[in-house]
Amino acid sequence: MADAIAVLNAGSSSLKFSLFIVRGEELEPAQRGQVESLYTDPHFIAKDAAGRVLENKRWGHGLKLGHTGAVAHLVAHLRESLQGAHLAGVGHRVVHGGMEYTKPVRVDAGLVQALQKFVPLAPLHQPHNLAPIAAILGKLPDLPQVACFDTSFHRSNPEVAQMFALPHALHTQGVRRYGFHGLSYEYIASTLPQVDARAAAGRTVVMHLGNGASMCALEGGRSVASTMGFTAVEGLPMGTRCGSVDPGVILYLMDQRGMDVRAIEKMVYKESGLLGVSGVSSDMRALLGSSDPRAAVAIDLYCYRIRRELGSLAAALGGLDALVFTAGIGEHAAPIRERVCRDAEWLGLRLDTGANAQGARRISAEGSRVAAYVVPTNEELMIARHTRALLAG
Ligand SMILES: Nc1ncnc2c1ncn2[C@@H]1O[C@H](COP(=O)(O)OP(=O)(O)O)[C@@H](O)[C@H]1O
Ligand SMILES: CC(=O)OP(=O)(O)O
Ligand SMILES: [Mg+2]
Repeated sequence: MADAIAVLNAGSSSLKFSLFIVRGEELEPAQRGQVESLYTDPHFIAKDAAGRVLENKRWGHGLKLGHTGAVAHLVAHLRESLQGAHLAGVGHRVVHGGMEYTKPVRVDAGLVQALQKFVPLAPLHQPHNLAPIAAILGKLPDLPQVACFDTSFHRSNPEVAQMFALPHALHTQGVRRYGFHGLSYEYIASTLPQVDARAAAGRTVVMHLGNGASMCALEGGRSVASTMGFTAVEGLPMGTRCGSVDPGVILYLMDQRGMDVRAIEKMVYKESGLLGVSGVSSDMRALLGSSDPRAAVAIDLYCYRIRRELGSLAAALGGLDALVFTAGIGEHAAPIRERVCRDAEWLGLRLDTGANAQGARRISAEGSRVAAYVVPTNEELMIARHTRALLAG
């Protein structure tokens, strides 16, 4: 009987899953899918390795299925899907691993408890990452589980990139810039040698533009800087998160407007970003299709912040050889990629408009000094690789 590895990846707006069959050193993809738009218009889709649709279900617009409902649906689906294969382990994405968890680890009850302390640092993710781990641990205590962290890949950042200019004692106590989406960047870095050898060896900025959004500077495939910090709020505006704001704004709202911590937390995590600015939606598809002028303002601000962060990361790298777009918006929103690439002309990037519109892998024009690519991310495969490696000892 073949061994299988299941992977769960709870993002802020989606629950993604994959199932792999272990064939010696290889991981053969058997199925992947997701419940997307968990809090707006939940939609489950599962496909086999050839892309054939195995299940396609909608709950109805406006229904908030949430992470708990999605996990229940997914577990039932996976149970039917195993078809005689032996489930050897489950790998999980865990968004925050703090200073301690610099590589994937085997799960036990102590670990789940230790990781709870990061819930306040990743309220949109950590509870949803830990809940299925704890549920499986309760029901199937002997099933090996592995936790893989979004923060680990950025531990190669130089110390200065991990610091805030706050009193130093806070830094040693863990108030530092961690960076996130590390499993996505690690996967992209692992594929880059096949995409472009110069980009893999050189200075590349990867843009992970999903519901959460960040950018990472890679030097020879290692992370040297990221736009996200202590929490997954810093940096770019996101679906519902504000990205970087002057901390003076927060102080003002608390001191002069009487907002408490919970109200501020709700505002910066759930009511800001594309949703807050547009008043229309957190979903880029809806904004691109909207005629509301505020949707256009939200897109303008999104692209403007990307342009500025790109300049910052190119400066951290001392130049730029390549740009990689990934995640929901990066992989699918050609109009956003076009604007970002036009804004990067000063860095030596020339877009191939046709290639971009067709969603080709290379979207920069022939002879462009900076190359640009669209590379679909695969956090689940990265998690499965780590899980397999840990289980193999
Ligand atoms: N065809 C598309 N055009 C524009 N945006 C898209 C498209 N498909 C997905 N997206 C956007 O991708 C985002 C979700 O990205 P994803 O990486 O799946 O998010 P998560 O952070 O939940 O993992 C949503 O904002 C969605 O609007
Ligand atoms: C860290 C983070 O923002 O993750 P996601 O994009 O999946 O919400
Ligand atoms: Mg994601």
